[in-house]
Amino acid sequence: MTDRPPDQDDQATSPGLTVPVPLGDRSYAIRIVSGDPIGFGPFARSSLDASRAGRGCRVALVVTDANVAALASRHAEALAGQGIAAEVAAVPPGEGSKSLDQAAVLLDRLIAMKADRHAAVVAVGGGVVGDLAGFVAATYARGVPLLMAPTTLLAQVDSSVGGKVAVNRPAAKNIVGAFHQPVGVWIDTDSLESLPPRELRCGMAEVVKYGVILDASFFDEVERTADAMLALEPGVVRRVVARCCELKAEVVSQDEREQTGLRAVLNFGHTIGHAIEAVAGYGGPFQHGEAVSAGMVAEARLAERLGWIDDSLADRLSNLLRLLGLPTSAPGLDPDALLDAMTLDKKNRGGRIRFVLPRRLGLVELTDAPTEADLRVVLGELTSPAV
Ligand SMILES: NC(=O)c1ccc[n+]([C@@H]2O[C@H](COP(=O)([O-])OP(=O)(O)OC[C@H]3O[C@@H](n4cnc5c(N)ncnc54)[C@H](O)[C@@H]3O)[C@@H](O)[C@H]2O)c1
Ligand SMILES: O=C(O)C(=O)C[C@@H](O)[C@H](O)[C@H](O)COP(=O)(O)O
Ligand SMILES: [Zn+2]
Repeated sequence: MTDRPPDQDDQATSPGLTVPVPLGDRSYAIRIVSGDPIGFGPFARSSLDASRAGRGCRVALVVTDANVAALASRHAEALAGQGIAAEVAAVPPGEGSKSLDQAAVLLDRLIAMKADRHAAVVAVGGGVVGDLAGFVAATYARGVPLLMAPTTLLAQVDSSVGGKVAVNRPAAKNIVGAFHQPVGVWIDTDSLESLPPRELRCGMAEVVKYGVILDASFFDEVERTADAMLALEPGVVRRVVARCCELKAEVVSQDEREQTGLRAVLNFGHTIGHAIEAVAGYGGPFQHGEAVSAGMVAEARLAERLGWIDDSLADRLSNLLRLLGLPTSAPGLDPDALLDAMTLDKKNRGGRIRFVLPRRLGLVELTDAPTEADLRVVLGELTSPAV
């Protein structure tokens, strides 16, 4: 799916890799480079021109957060070089900004700019900025073009791709949102150099997820290259980012709106993970990647209780996550509150909570088979005080 196999990327000649996301008239490219600060401008222009609404775009709102604002200003300059007048809006960093209040601030900014339907919203930041800016792009004037320039590992391997955009409500994660595909995704892995180590580890949780749900040999590779990833070896990072994007693009192109059950595989670890985030509080002790890490282990244990897998898979998963410095439990959280939060999961059907559980490494299935008793045992283990 890439223009070159990810392990043979042609940094010397025509730097970087391109992963296509085939979606008919909403198709777009994910461009993965390492250290190409001026490439964003031409990429933005050509991505906008390739989309019906973005053609001839002259105005943009660059959404970012205070930690990446300097980088976002460079993106605004690159847009100016393409004849696109860009204003920068920085929201406070953190999950708390994925709110209707922050969305309203950004929507009002677009109104103040007298932005029309061909104005672009450009997200420069992590998943919080991408989901929030995407929600604004999906709703302003019923939809304007969106460009993603993800700057965290998590956003580069997952949230910038696929068009899920949303804000949170206190009781439920991502409960107000839309499907709104970007017109292009620009990934410069050099932006990860300033990322705090904790945030890098959060991204690794979603990387590990791809191995469990879709690709056992990729899981092996992540085990082998964990240290190189944490050390940000550029070739390894580009290859891992490209493989994750390829896997996600393949799923999204077949089930864009999570209607057939296929896209739901990307939600492994998230039924419990999202409950952890809501119960612990957004911007609290669990970042999204950390909640997903603990959620994946708990959901693998749930599959074990159903007799779908033996304990070797959950043990191997848990060892890898620990090696990556990620949590595998959520001590002290209230199991009843977690159970209650799960009743609001978007995968639920007919009042039953549904989970994505492993059948084996590389294969998962959407199911409502776990009983409340199964779930209570697993939640008990998840929340029991650390020994
Ligand atoms: N839409 C999707 O498909 C999807 C997929 C996965 C996750 N998500 C969402 O993504 C969010 C989590 O994203 P995240 O982990 O990127 O968190 P984040 O956006 O909060 O970023 C983490 C922290 O890193 C900082 N940061 C970002 N880039 C930086 C850089 N280059 N250098 C230094 N600091 C930088 C941010 O300011 C923030 O403090 C959650 O809300 C989650 O629900 C969405
Ligand atoms: O893109 C998807 O589909 C995913 O499920 C990716 C997840 O990593 C991501 O956290 C997503 O935002 C969860 O979506 P939700 O529908 O469960 O809110
Ligand atoms: Zn996620």
